Amino acid sequence: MDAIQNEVVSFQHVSKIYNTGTVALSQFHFSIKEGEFISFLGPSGCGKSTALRMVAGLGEATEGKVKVFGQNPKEIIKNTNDIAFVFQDANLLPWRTVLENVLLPLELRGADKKRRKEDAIKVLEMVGLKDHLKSYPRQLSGGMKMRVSIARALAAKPKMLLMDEPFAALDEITRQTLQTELLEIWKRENMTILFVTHNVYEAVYLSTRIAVLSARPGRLSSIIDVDLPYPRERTDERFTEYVNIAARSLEDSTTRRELG
Ligand SMILES: Nc1ncnc2c1ncn2[C@@H]1O[C@H](COP(=O)(O)OP(=O)(O)OP(=O)(O)O)[C@@H](O)[C@H]1O
Repeated sequence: MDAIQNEVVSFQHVSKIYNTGTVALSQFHFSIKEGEFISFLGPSGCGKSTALRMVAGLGEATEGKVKVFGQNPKEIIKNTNDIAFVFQDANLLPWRTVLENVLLPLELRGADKKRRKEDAIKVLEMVGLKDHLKSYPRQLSGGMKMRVSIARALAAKPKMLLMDEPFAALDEITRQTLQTELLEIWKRENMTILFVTHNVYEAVYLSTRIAVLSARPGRLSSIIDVDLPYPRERTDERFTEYVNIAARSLEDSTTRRELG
């Protein structure tokens, strides 16, 4: 057994070269423990999504290994509900109501009918949408659609949530509200979250640790332990200090690539 106790994800010297020849990740080595909120922070195109997708069993490493709960991610996805994915686009089915969208993954898993409706309503309550069960996606704002997408991911009670820039398309106020709500859910549900962003404020507000990736090929450039209590205060002096540290790390990771 090479798995460290309560290690949820491990990237073991992972490289990824797409068949176009693009080196998206190079010797990426990093692990995530149960209950952490990890952000991958890096410039556009540095391989953040590539790394996240591998955790969801989407795409193989060219070199090295990705393990989730000590196993091949594809096996975990196939056999359990332990991992759920939230994308930047809410990806809702327009012909299904809010409730029906959230029910979809539960139907596909074949859960008991009465139970799955109860579970879906519970998560929709959790994201503040219990008055919109019968609405259609076209009747919702961008923030509400993202809440549905988060509820759909939570419905199957995953142990780990993978989020690829989920708030990038939202206005600043909605983004901040959803960040706060996400943290409440993370705490309450005892989940592990892996979050991709290129926004330093978002990374500092949310994360227990930030993994900064350098520009292509994506390498682990630095790790920032954000030692601030939750809920975090965006105007706090120490918050600003961490934002500066993260911004500097991001800048360094880009400069290093230019020099190299
Ligand atoms: N399926 C693919 N085939 C070929 N190249 C790809 C594929 N997917 C991603 N890439 C390339 O790999 C590199 C890393 O992409 P990736 O989407 O992982 O980066 P990212 O850091 O998430 O970027 P962004 O912040 O812009 O979303 C990019 O140069 C991208 O063009």
